[in-house]
Amino acid sequence: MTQAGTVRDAIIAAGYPAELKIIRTAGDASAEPVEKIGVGVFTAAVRDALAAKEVDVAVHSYKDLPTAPDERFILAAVPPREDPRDALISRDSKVLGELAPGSVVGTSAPRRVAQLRALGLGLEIVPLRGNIDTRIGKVTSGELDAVVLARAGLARVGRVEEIAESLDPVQMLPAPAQGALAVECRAEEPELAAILAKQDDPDARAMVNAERALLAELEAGCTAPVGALADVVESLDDDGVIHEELFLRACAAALDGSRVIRASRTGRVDKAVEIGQELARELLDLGARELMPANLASDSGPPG
Ligand SMILES: NCc1[nH]cc(CCC(=O)O)c1CC(=O)O
Repeated sequence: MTQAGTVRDAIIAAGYPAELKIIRTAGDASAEPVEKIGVGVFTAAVRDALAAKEVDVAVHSYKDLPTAPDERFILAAVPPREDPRDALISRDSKVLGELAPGSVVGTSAPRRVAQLRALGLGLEIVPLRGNIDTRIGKVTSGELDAVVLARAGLARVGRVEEIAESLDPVQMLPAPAQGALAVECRAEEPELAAILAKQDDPDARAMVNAERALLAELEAGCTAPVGALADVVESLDDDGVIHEELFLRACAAALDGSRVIRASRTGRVDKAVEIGQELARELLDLGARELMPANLASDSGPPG
């Protein structure tokens, strides 16, 4: 609701009327693991409402969108991205390295589970779903020693001061497109798309394009143990001229944390998709396919 509100506010600021319409999704209604509910748990109902003209604009957390393109819609804007890192919220604000072996940490994303286990801290990882209040509440109540969740969600609702540690991507690579929004409208409404395009951040779009191209090339979905993070950085070329470059890091992990395959690649910002695809092939060459359980690696077909 908060993130859709920021898009509504920007439309109003651009001189057009706008109001929020809340669409309840399968992901909101169920506490089951996301990989059990199926593809598009947080986005399908919103897209259906857009296609049915119940709404004119859809705002998604970009990482929740299936990688397959949907011809019914235009991705009109990727607004400036929030900090994409994962965050630790813990009792007594302990940082990850201060958690004693056996500490109980809640998180459901296989990507987070795998990377936490790979740290070898002896943490006990337990499944956790629900909105921010539900998840943080389990730390406050003492049921869990800590939870790991996206920093972006906390930033949007003004709760970053509760974070004990924003996890370094060296330890915990975020999900592809974490912290980014996707603003869609119907394909047959290019005038509306042009208005929404004022909210687009080309760097954020390039980062997300690279990360999502990697995910698609791995044929993995948002529930696969895959992390990816792109950044647009300044670099000096041989003639001493500063130019922008896209730097993409990624990992594929075994769910039990026994292995994490990491690789990175740098290239031109306008080659974001190619960089993502190439890095995916490198991960596959390094053995990524074997690491990913078949039922988690698929973005199509029935959830398993
Ligand atoms: N899977 C649900 C989901 N989708 C987007 C976010 C966080 C906000 C974002 O990435 O923009 C979350 C919750 C979480 O991962 O803690």
